[in-house]
Amino acid sequence: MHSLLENHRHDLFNTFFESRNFCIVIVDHEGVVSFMNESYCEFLHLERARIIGKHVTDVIENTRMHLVVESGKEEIADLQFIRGSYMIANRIPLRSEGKVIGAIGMVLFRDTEEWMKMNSHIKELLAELKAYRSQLEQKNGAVYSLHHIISRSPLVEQLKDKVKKVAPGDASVLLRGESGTGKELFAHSIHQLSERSTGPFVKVNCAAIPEHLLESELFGYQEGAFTGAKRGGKPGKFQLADGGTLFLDEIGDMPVNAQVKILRVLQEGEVEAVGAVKPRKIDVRIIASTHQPLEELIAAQKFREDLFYRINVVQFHIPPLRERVEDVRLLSKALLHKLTGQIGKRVTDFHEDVYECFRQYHWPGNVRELENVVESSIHLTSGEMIAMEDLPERLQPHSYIGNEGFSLKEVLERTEKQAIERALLKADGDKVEAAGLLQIGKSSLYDKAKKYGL
Ligand SMILES: Nc1ncnc2c1ncn2[C@@H]1O[C@H](COP(=O)(O)OP(=O)(O)OP(=O)(O)O)[C@@H](O)[C@H]1O
Repeated sequence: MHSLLENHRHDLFNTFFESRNFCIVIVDHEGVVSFMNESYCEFLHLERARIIGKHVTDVIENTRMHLVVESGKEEIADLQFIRGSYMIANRIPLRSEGKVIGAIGMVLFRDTEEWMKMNSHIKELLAELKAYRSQLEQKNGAVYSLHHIISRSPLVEQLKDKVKKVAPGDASVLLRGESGTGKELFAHSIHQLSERSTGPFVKVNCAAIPEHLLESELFGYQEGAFTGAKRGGKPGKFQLADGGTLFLDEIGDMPVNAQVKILRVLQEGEVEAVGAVKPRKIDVRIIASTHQPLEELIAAQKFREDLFYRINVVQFHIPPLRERVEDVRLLSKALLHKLTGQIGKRVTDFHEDVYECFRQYHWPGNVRELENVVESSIHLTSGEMIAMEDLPERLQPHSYIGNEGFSLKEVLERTEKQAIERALLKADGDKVEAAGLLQIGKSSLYDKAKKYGL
């Protein structure tokens, strides 16, 4: 072997490096590509002559070669997302006289039949893992904790401190704030930090369940309770949350009839399933959330005052994003990082004018809207930095105002369209509510929305 290497070193290296079965890349100490074999070039649909001398991050999607050079640590069998699929990559630092002088990377199994088999095998494993994870989440239900609530604003930091104080007790909590401010994250965190954290966390979206199903969803039913009832009956959300926390999301949207029933359960500590002969004791902590002005609903007799006092033992008001602009930069970065990981596209930051635009914008849909904007910009950008042109129309500066070539009619129409878009977003698409916000008639809003294709 020794003499084989000695005598045929060049041919051996050539055979290995140009093997059609491996994709090989070599970078120097600065992460610049020094070599890429034909097989890898073909796989990436790139011409070899155009690659050599470029930084590896400009050539390979989601590469970590430059990081391996920096850290000097090898990475074996790492999953890497390239060209719409997961590949397995090995990255090994190259040393000379103790110093890292570069790194060699090999993609194992690209698009060959063998890889496809391997790929589906891994996909199957990932699917299995996902299934186990969701089983676990269904059992516990709360996946977020305080460290998932990203902020630097004193307002939110104070709320996080308050979570630590109230979580251990059993007091009911009412989370208030506009849609998309993070109320659900707070609900999860309170459960996670409570003594019930090993018990279930069950969420009920009060706005999403049709009124006639609400009772059986909340309290369950016995076998034979009505035609179409499942054999063995079905436990309700209260029973499922026994020993844990029940999160009543959007409680302000709950019909008054159901409010009365919930109040009874909370007062008596027992639930009666539909068709059951006797009630069953339950032990749940209630966390409720709403973006509705409950006091106004009480005055209009749409919300029970006695239920309000029951659930409103400790109240949290989560401020809208526009009232904590100091969070915008941090949140945008964190969301970019999270979403690029999920999407599998290399986008590293935002241009400074984008940050400024984010600071100025009023975010009617709060953090959820920011998340959507970041996600769509990642898809739309063709560079590694998100630029103003990658942002949706509603965030674009009003370039048409005072711009030659736009008649007054056009300016007015564009402004009107933008105002309606924003109101609809704020009202979660509810046209009646949007009309109220704009102080125009319902039919006028319908006509205008139709005119502008909204
Ligand atoms: N401080 C935060 N840090 C990180 N992500 C956040 C933060 N606040 C909200 N989010 C994210 O924004 C989205 C909306 O949050 P969440 O569902 O908790 O809001 P919500 O107030 O419960 O909304 P709704 O009232 O519409 O149900 C989620 O994807 C959540 O992960």
